[in-house]
Amino acid sequence: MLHTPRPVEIVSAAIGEGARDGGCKYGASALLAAGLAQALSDSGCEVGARTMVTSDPLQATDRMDTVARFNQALAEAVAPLALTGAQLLVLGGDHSCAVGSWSGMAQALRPHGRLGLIWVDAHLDAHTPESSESNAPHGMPLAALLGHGSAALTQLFGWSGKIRPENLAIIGARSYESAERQLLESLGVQVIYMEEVARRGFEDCFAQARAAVTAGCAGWGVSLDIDGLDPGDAPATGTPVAHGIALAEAMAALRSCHGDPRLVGLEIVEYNPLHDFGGQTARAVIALAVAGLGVPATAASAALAARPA
Ligand SMILES: NC(=[NH2+])NCCC[C@H](N)C(=O)O
Repeated sequence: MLHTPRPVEIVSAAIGEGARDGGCKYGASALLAAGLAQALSDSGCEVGARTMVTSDPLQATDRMDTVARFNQALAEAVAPLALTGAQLLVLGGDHSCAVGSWSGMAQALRPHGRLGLIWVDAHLDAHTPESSESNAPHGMPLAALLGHGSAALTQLFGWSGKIRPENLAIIGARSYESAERQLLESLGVQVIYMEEVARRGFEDCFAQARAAVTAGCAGWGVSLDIDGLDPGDAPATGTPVAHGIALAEAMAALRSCHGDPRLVGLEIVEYNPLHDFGGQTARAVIALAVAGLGVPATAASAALAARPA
């Protein structure tokens, strides 16, 4: 049966206050200026309206309040878009934006069931304000989505636990503190550390994670921190960590998601254009977005051929 590709809605999450190096606030605008939307439509997918949510420290009392207000606005923008049945592409922004992205998607799916999430990252991002040594909010989004940490992040839409531990898998971790590892272990979250990825290959790990997180879910998504990739393939990011996932392997895994009707969204974060001399990392991010959401050549030409003349 021929399947009609769903439109892709691009949501720009312009926040950098969650990171030490805030340049990723300009990540989404730089990616759009570098032709991301055009690359998606060239690959055969219908690109819908664009939404932009921007953090505003001038309206906030402090850094955490900036992040909380931003995520509330992002979640409120994402939830209705997810309800339209489009696939969402959220462009960060620092990784604290994941709270708003996935809270919004979880809220939209809630009447139908749970949300599964694959988190690709060099870090675990599972601190609470109490456990964090750096106090950086971009090291806290996973704890918040699991219902731990500041109520301003955990209680969006008046309920907490947007992701259940059994519906979450982290892949590529290689830089973390023991408190966040302990929290994840106590909750039983599956973490596939980078040593295992290096041994087995990313595609294999991704397939395993996908089967686990999507079991019994109404929908699922991928949150991809580009610092999960090898810095040789994606150097322009605030907290790079050596020996990461190869871009080509990440693209192959994302391509395997094509046509999955339960895939609700892809989020790509921590791209910092202020460090992207020559644009190598922008090209890598665009390639990842096209791999995950673009229409593979054969499906695109079949859809074209099936159109009435
Ligand atoms: N999304 C990121 N890049 N997170 C980096 C977090 C680094 C460190 N674990 C911290 O909490 O400060």
